[in-house]
Amino acid sequence: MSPNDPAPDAIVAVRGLSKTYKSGFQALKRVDLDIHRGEIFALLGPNGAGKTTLISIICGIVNGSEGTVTVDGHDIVRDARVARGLIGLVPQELSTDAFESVWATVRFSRGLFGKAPNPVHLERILRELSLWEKRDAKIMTLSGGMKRRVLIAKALAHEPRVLFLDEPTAGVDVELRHDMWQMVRRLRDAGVTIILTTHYIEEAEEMADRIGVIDRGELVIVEDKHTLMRKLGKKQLSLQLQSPLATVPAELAHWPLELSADGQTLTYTFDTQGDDTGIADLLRQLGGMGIDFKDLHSSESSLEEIFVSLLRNGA
Ligand SMILES: Nc1ncnc2c1ncn2[C@@H]1O[C@H](COP(=O)(O)OP(=O)(O)OP(=O)(O)O)[C@@H](O)[C@H]1O
Repeated sequence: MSPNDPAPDAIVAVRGLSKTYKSGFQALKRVDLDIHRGEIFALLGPNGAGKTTLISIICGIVNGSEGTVTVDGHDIVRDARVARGLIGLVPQELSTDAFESVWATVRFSRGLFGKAPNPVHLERILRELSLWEKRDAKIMTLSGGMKRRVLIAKALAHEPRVLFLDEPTAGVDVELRHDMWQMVRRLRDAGVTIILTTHYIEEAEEMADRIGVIDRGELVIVEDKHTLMRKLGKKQLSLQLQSPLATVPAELAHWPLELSADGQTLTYTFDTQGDDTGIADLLRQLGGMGIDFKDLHSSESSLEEIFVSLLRNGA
């Protein structure tokens, strides 16, 4: 197998994908990415990084300039109809259908893919999304949250195998956000592969199996979420001192220690990857110097801290 072949469990395979817009702006630079069957993959990146461009190309809305994309083995250009039929896309905003009823809109979306009508399937989706009572309501009369739910129902109407969610919870309230997370998990359990873009690190931390970070058109890292947090994360040990210190004593200068402004807390930062954390040595030395502590606790860096430091290092 050559490095260019998709991994055996890849449902989406992106190879050498670049995009230069007519303006001359290069939004994607040689992106290689495999999305595994059945996973939840979160694509993170700052504004303008290229997330929407990447999704739009995979979904056949925007043409790539170079490279290839296959969906379940079907090339998105040569075999566009089949590839597109396997995909559901939940865009950021609802742009049409204001005068249609929820039911008519969702039925129409299914028909677009040449699928036979299936009222039972559509009813199940609408019930799951708490839209069943609203099935006869015109879209324009719905709240923002309900419109979001309609977008998801439309994307699921033709029973896609891969679901893209572009910023699914931007601007939605906490309740809808949790409903969406639950629904995404249910879909994944039913075998649908999920790819979401998000600005909310919390969302990726909560939901994703794997995480890709894109910055200025380049895929900076793709990693299992837990591996990413273990590899790049740091741990901190905070010691609440018995008596405050004015400064970190010179004998301790070689330790990565920080003293809080009130002199009460000493914080030691260490790599989670190292074999030896150094904690035992540090505590022994503190004991030898008569620096006692009344309490200690440890914490791990969040995905957000890891993300910020990744982008900073890449700058
Ligand atoms: N049609 C276009 N013509 C020219 N440049 C474009 C076009 N569409 C997007 N861009 C540029 O390409 C870059 C990537 O845009 P894209 O929408 O993919 O980013 P994004 O990561 O989705 O950002 P956001 O998080 O803000 O949605 C941006 O600098 C944007 O201005």
